[in-house]
Amino acid sequence: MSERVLEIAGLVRRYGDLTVLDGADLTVAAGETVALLGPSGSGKSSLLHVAGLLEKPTAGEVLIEGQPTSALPDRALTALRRDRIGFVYQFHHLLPEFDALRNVEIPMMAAGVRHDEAGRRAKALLESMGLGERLSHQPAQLSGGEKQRVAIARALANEPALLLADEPTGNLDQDTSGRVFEALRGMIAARGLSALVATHDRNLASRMDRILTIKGRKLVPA
Ligand SMILES: Nc1ncnc2c1ncn2[C@@H]1O[C@H](COP(=O)(O)OP(=O)(O)OP(=O)(O)O)[C@@H](O)[C@H]1O
Repeated sequence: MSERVLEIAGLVRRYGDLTVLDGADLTVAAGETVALLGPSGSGKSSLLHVAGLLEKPTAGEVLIEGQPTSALPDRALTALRRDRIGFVYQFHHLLPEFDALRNVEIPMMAAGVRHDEAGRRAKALLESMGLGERLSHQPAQLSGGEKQRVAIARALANEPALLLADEPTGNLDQDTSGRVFEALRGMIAARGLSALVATHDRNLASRMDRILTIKGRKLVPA
């Protein structure tokens, strides 16, 4: 495995006339956690979407575990995203008709994991997020913090190398936010994952290895 789990080189992202990122560079090493701090509208989500292969950059290259992605066909991008990258959003985006266990099983089954194995792994992940008593609860029956914990378990379902999180606790009150953030950090550390986490919260950001911000459309130390 490459020492550089994520590498972004010369990234440009434009929306029409608006240039959000222009020559942004970033390297995240294996096991390193990086916070992306910055005000609303500075381009954090745009950067995460490009890093997570959800959007194509206007120019520049994104490498995942050393593999350049700009020339990959959509099918290969989808497989890389599914197998190597976990994504946590500000809003949980759980499927409302399924219980917590099923929500975590689904990405594994999409990756071809057998149902019994997916069930075993999903249960273990939810237990390690403190949700052992909530396996058969549907999202509507869970608190905001619990829903976000399920979303974190789901992001880790396929044992990604890289976790990307966009304001993962932005929708929670301060106490819950701190606890969910610590749970997320614990999972990242236990698995030796690399992580890039966007947040408005300097206190949460300070718990990561490194803090970057977007200035002059580039990434710079905060
Ligand atoms: N699909 C799009 N089309 C046009 N403009 C966009 C699009 N996505 C983002 N933008 C613009 O790009 C800029 C950066 O947006 P982005 O969502 O990346 O910022 P952010 O730092 O993540 O903000 P927030 O913290 O509010 O999520 C904003 O001015 C936004 O309006």
